[in-house]
Amino acid sequence: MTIDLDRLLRPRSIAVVGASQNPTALGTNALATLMSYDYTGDLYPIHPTHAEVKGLRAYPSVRDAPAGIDLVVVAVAAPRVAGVIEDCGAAGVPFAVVLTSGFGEVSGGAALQADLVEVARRSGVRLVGPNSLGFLNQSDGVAAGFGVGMPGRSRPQTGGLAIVSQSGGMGLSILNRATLSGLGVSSFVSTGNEADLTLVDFVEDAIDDPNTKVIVAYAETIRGADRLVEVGRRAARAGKPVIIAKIGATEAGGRAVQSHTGSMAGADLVFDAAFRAAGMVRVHDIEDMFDLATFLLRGRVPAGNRVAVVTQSGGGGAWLADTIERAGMVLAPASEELRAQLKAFVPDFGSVLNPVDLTASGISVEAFASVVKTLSDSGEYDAIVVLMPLLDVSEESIASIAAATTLPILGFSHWLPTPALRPRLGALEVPYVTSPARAARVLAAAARVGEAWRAPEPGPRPEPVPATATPAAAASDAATFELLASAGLPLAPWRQVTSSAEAVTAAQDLGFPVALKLSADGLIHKSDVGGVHLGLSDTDAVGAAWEAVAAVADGMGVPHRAIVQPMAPSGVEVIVGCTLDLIFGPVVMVGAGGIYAEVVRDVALRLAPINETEALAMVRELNIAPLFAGARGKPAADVEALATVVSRLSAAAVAWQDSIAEIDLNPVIVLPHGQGVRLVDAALVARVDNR
Ligand SMILES: CC(=O)SCCNC(=O)CCNC(=O)[C@H](O)C(C)(C)COP(=O)(O)OP(=O)(O)OC[C@H]1O[C@@H](n2cnc3c(N)ncnc32)[C@H](O)[C@@H]1OP(=O)(O)O
Repeated sequence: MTIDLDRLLRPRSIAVVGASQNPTALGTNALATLMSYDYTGDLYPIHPTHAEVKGLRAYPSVRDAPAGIDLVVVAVAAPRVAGVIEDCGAAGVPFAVVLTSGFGEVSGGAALQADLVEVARRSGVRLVGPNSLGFLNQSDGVAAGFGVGMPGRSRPQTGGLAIVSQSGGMGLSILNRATLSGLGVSSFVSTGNEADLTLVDFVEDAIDDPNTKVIVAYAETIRGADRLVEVGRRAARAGKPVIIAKIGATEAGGRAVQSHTGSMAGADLVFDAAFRAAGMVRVHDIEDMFDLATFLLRGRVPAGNRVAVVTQSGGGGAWLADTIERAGMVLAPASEELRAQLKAFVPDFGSVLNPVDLTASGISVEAFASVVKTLSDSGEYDAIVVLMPLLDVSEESIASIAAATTLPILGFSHWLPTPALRPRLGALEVPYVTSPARAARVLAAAARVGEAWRAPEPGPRPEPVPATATPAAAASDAATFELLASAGLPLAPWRQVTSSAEAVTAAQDLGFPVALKLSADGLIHKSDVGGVHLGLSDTDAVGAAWEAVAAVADGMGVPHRAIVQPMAPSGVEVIVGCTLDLIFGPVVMVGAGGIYAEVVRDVALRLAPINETEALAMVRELNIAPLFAGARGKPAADVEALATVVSRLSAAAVAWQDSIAEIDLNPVIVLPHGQGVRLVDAALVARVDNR
């Protein structure tokens, strides 16, 4: 549910607890910051003994201060914070920003944080932090915290960038960088430990802030994950890109997973899937974050991935072309008609293909602008990159080139601005980057924003699966197969056998050739223990396989039990699976299958459940996707049937999440078109924790 943060971010009166006559106290700093930022509302220092702080009348407690305070900034030692919050509740204060450290982020601090949360809930006070640097509402001139808008520091310009960061230090780095590069800022918030309000809440608030155009976020985890997708979609509808850096990829190693799916669907890939579902763009570097923010702050998102390059350097243009294409963008040559138009501005020894090369000699800014305009008006491109190593680039020339196009436009490296121009770059209409790789990344990421925005709503959810699972379904192959069949996911015909004679009879009934597989409780990786025998074409072969499997069972100290199945026809082998993510819940995966699935790691992931259309898109993302089209004389595969399985399994994972943590269907054999798929083997892992 959306939280109204108006009184927090636009407070009419603020108290600062911990402000004192000690000039170096953190609270004193916070008070000085508010004052130096020209806060015009009422300000009340709170101190147990001082009657006055920084020329303002002080009060011994929030309870004693005038009524109607909107926000309290808290900077007293950790054990005192809960008491202050209790005072806030008694005085009817709705919000507090807790700057104090020493809570959940330190060992032994979890209890103090739990206590703080309990007091805040009971008192009806919503918290930012603890361990927060506070926030800056640049548009309204509220700098509540420390480090943000500190006296003596240069202030950011007012503009469209909202910054939300879990890390105070990284948030400040982003804010300072925005300030130095002249990118205008609308707001900044350091969410700290997020004992209450989270990054997702502040991203949502920024969507509603008319001053914000682009949101950048730094996250180490996602709290309030159940709202991430909904908030991301709101941002997309509002036309506000959300650029997110999510750090902590290595945390996947900390999870205890047993299935193939569990180990392949690493936590970091799940974040990718979640951001994708939310239409947010993930970046892995601060340069990329700024390049993209700068580009998108111009308010133009590419409508597609067709790029035109206009250059004065054949080499530079070719380098850009290579790198941009490698990033998945298209540098289509200009049409014949367009080439004829471009010839009016390009010398005979130049090129009117794409890149359009105006060459080094005698070219004016006007000619450059005319080429940009012609390309832009042609409707053949979605974005333009300009490279002008030889022209004397001034603010006016940049403005005239920018004015020539309504397409997103990017300047590239050779066009290094003069020192005089550099400080004003942020205000320029043509953002620039200094390497082909950065140009390619920014264009590809910006195109992904457009793609996410244009993506149709996901459509109807798949038919729900009955929530009939119990952890016992994971105990044996037979129980697993029966549960899957009840969800409309029947395995290829199978028989459970417990003797050589039963194995032979089963093989005769099912028809040769057959597979015979050891079936032991909790055994997921059957081939790893030598428990899988394939292509058994007569009774002798079945008898020998039975003996071998019985010997493995003896070695493991498990009963003699096996599954007999007819050999599946050949097709494309995939793995379909689900895993229960600690943050996002059930996740569905499809990937290249078979015993090397974990080595190959060609996977696509989505948050469950998904419908068949979404499942088909996942399948098409795989590197092995060309195999489905029928490579090397093979018939096209039944990807629709595969999508049905993926979608249905995703619904099952949601229905069964209280009992089942991991599901592997491996291998799933995708047969030629019209013949469906064979689910050859499956394994479940019961949920044992109490998430
Ligand atoms: C980038 C990042 O790291 S993000 C993290 C951001 N946060 C931080 O870095 C903060 C780290 N420091 C802390 O957390 C510390 O606990 C601080 C700075 C908040 C407080 O430390 P202390 O100075 O020990 O707090 P203390 O409880 O003594 O209170 C400070 C002042 O408030 C006064 N005070 C104490 N209790 C109260 C109260 N209930 N009401 C009002 N004032 C009070 C104190 O008397 C003191 O004033 P004085 O200087 O006149 O003596």
